[in-house]
Amino acid sequence: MTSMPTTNLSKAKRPDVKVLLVEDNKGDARLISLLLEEIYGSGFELTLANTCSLALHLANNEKFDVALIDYNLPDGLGIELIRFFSKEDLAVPAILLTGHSERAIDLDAMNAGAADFLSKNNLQATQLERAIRYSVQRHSIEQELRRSKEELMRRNLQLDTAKAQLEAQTNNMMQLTEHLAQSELSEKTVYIIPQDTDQRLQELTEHCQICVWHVTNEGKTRYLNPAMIALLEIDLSASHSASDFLSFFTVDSRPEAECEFSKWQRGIGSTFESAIVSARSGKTKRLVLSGSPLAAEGGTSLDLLVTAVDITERRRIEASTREQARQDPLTGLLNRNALQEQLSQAQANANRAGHSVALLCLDLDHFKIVNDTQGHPFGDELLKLVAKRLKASVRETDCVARLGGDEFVVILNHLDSNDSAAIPAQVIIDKLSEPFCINGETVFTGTSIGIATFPDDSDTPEDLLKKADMALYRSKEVSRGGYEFFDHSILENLLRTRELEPALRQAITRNELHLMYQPQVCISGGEVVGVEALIRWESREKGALSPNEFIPLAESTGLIVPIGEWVLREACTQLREWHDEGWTELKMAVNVSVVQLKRESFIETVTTILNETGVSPRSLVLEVTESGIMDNVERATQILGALSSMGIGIALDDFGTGFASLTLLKEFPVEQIKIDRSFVSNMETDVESATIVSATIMLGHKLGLRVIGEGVETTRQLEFLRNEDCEEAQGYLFSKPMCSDDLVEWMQGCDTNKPAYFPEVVASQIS
Ligand SMILES: Nc1nc2c(ncn2[C@@H]2O[C@@H]3COP(=O)(O)O[C@H]4[C@@H](O)[C@H](n5cnc6c(=O)[nH]c(N)nc65)O[C@@H]4COP(=O)(O)O[C@H]3[C@H]2O)c(=O)[nH]1
Repeated sequence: MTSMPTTNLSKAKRPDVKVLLVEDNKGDARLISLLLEEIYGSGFELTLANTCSLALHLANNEKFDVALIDYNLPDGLGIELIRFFSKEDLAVPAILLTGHSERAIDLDAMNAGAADFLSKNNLQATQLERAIRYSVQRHSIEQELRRSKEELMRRNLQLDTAKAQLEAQTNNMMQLTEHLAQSELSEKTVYIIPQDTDQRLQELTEHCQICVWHVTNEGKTRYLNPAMIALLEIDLSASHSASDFLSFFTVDSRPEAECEFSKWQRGIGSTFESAIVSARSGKTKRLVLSGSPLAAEGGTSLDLLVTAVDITERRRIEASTREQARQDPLTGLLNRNALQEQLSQAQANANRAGHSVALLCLDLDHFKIVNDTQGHPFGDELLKLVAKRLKASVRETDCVARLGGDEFVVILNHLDSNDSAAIPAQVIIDKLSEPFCINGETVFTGTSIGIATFPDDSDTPEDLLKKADMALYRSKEVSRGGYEFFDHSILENLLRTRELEPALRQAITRNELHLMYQPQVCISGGEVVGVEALIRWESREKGALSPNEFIPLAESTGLIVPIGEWVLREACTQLREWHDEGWTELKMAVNVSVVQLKRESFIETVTTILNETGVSPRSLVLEVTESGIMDNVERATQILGALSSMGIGIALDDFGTGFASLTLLKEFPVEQIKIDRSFVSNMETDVESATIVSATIMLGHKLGLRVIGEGVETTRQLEFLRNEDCEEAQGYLFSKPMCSDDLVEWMQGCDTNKPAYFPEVVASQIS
């Protein structure tokens, strides 16, 4: 056995997830370990077994949250192992991993009890994270259901025993009834225990658990045994109007009871289930009743002997088990299974009535940050409050479900047109952007929404959900805090991105990547203080592609790791050359993705490249985005702290667009903040943007940080920044990103006593 707990995993803290990986190929095991690291940072514990027998031994001795199992193992097939794992005594959710994707294996795996099935080819962290999350959640719901079912079986067993008793005692009752029929009880007397009945039979009814009810031919109660009195909650001392047999039944069940009553009198009735209302508490109880005619003197059938068993509790448990299977245990909203049903139902209704149905997919902004910084119980509270607000934002006839984590879905029914979905979508956005108060603390979140409609976008629940999800993805890309309807361009973009992936994998080896450099200028002195390295991809098949197009793809596939390393090496090599040529003060800023930051090896990579190229750490600035550090504050603080203590500068990119808390900013090893281009470009026309720019500069200075304005295109914008004492600026006013030779030429042009933004320099650059 190889045990691979991540090195910095705190021993005292339970990991977020304990994974058993059953894999004999070391390369594949390493790949999975890296993906897990990318997903959970240090919050996971991985145990590796290379055979089925070792895996079984481990699972028998230790509790794992999930098992990832290879298809082919030296001592058997992964599917066989999954069969063992799905047994209740082991009960570990298992995901089958294969080298290829085949439907037949997929089905076999599901039949064997696999929670999911993943192909190792091009396996991405997002896919793996989702598969693990859903498997663990589903497993816990299944366990809960199993417990409820066991409870139900136990109660059914009790009921069967009671039924057997009932049958035995009914026989005795038959004997008693003959005596009762012949007794001389007054017709007007109700609830009387016959004094002159045979002593033995009287005792039997008195102590019997089965409820016994003697009803006259006119439907009046003549006798009730104590069990029946307790069930009906009758006060014998009070004059009771309910001497009528049928008056105890709920209004709905009376017609059936009447019908059964008359059948029993004719000796053809059977057992039936009905509902009665108890006299004292007014509670509705479910009973199973059976009746038989009493032989009267002279042989004519007159009265009835009715026996009853209370099954209220059994029905309650059945209903709650059914409900639990449809419910999200945390928020009480519908779960994924119930959503599918509701959606099919909504589609059927809409088809009949000629209406539309809209499906809204949403998740919460910064939920992971709240969870990580405030703890999971706090996160759970937030989810519960969000669920309440969602329910309050839609009509009773609409439907709200939670799919897991912070993913919610709303079904809007009976829409006259697709566009009508926009109004409730906006209501939800507004409601969720209001502050939440949890344990006396105020917390803000927000949401973006993706909308797909039936019948226009799709006619199957699964596909509609997929399309609403794609629209959500687009909505988050375009602008957070808004909604987007699904349209076919979303699908086309997605397909295009998928097509790009194989080409991006080869981009480095085919030498298709290169860097451009954009100068960063000191506002007061005008000299160039640094350059930012910006990647470009000239694809053989697709032509020139913007980083905005391929960096997100590189991040989601993990390709950003080798690409980011290439960028850093290339930028440092170039900087070394420039230092050697005499531009010794020049600094190099390099963008670092959150995916790179999560890697254990990131510090080592940076150190190796600095050593290889001979660049001083003081000449390197790593630009990280606000969302990048907020994604995992603990880890980012640790890594960036280490890099900063080596002398490397850390700049916070796109400042103002994210969610960085001021407290963290104070404690974080940042030396510079970059005001996002969107604020700088709008500050001349939009007062709010101008205020944000001024406030950011002031805040930066208060915290002892340097501030750089990004995207400066006009001299007025530059003047504004200068008046606010902003230290540096970067933008097309000085220069667009250039290749290395052009940058040198440009620097030479503005070196000799000419500040970089002297009008003629600027003019020559932007013309
Ligand atoms: N309209 C306008 N645009 C200006 C102006 N001044 C600078 N820009 C553009 O703004 C972007 C600044 O880079 P960023 O915020 O880091 O934003 C970057 C960065 O997030 C990412 N990126 C670029 N290179 C890399 C890289 O090597 N690694 C990583 N992880 N991300 C990169 O892609 C984003 C876009 O890069 P680019 O397309 O090169 O776009 C660059 C730059 O060309 C201006 O005055 N007006």
